[in-house]
Amino acid sequence: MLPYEALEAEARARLPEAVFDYYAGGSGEESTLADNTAAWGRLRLRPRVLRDVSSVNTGTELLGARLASPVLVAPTAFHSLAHPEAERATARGTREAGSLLVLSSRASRRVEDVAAEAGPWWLQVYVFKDRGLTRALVRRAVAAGARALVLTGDTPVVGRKRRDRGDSALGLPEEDFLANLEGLTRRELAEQAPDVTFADIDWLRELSGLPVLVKGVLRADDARACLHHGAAGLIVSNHGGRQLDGAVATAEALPEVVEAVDGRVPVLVDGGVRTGRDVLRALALGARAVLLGRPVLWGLATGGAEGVRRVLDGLREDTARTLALAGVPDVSSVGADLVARTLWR
Ligand SMILES: Cc1cc2nc3c(=O)[nH]c(=O)nc-3n(C[C@H](O)[C@H](O)[C@H](O)COP(=O)(O)O)c2cc1C
Ligand SMILES: O=C(O)C(=O)c1ccccc1
Repeated sequence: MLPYEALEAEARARLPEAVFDYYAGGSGEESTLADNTAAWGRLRLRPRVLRDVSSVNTGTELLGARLASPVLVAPTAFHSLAHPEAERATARGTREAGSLLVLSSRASRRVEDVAAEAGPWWLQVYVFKDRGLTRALVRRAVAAGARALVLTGDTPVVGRKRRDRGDSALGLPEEDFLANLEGLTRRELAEQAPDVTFADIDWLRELSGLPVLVKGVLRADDARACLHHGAAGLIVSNHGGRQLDGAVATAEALPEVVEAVDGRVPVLVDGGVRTGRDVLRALALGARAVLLGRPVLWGLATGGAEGVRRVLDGLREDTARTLALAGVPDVSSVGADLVARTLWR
């Protein structure tokens, strides 16, 4: 079994079935979920030979943050389902690994408490129907030291997950659901705003004074519109196959977004990244960094902060070995030449 599959199996054995299925599952027929990993696997590599790789450096810099590797922690909801220390443990493990945490708007612990354990972190923003809820959360995140906002653009409504057993099966305490929704007493009041638009990029920029990245971009025209509204970065994502099923795999969408952005802001990508080879593939297609969703949840479920650190350190080491095997001494030397143009795919 691959290390990732072994880790997933261990998490599955530890978690209640409904929780595992909530984390692991995707929407619809789960075709996009399956395609994300498969699409990275289809890209064939073109290693360089006879390069000096006696010292390989995975370090990188992203919007002013120094990182041990080009791997960030993706925003995922409700970490208290995986571990009693919840997002506080995720924040600690992420900091210890020299990575950056993108904290979900649906976190199960208060942003102030998570920030106290975190290294560099960004807040993922859901715009709620009641924009006052979002405004209050953003203000608290700014006060607590968030360095950027990540506006999720692919969730005007929540995708139907085929493995969903209903809210009550998860056993999530009400206070965990409402951790960052000041003054709310009922979860039904925290609905996604179906009218979230590009104008909300401007709104969030002005409200926070922070750089705003947009997550969920899969098309060149949308990438250009985000830049027009002042986005400081883009994350190519299909929400780990949890929103529109049938949406294109992120490895396939990445090149057109990179081309449209033309180096003006960093482009990141997530979805199905599991190995150092996948990290190299993403960088070769023009991503500045990748984000990890489910693997971090499995690390948290199996080992708390230490488990999160192990997942991130493990992927950093695998990335370093992959770079050496590909004849690349550092992240900034990765180029499009590292992947084959596969005509037979
Ligand atoms: C259980 C779960 C919860 C998620 N919650 C959020 C969220 O609150 N906000 C968000 O922008 N994305 C959320 N995502 C999507 C992730 O940020 C990310 O796009 C995706 O998980 C990456 O794919 P991967 O899990 O294959 O690495 C969630 C994903 C999972 C699996
Ligand atoms: O589960 C998710 O992927 C997610 O982003 C979400 C959206 C709304 C409520 C809870 C989680």
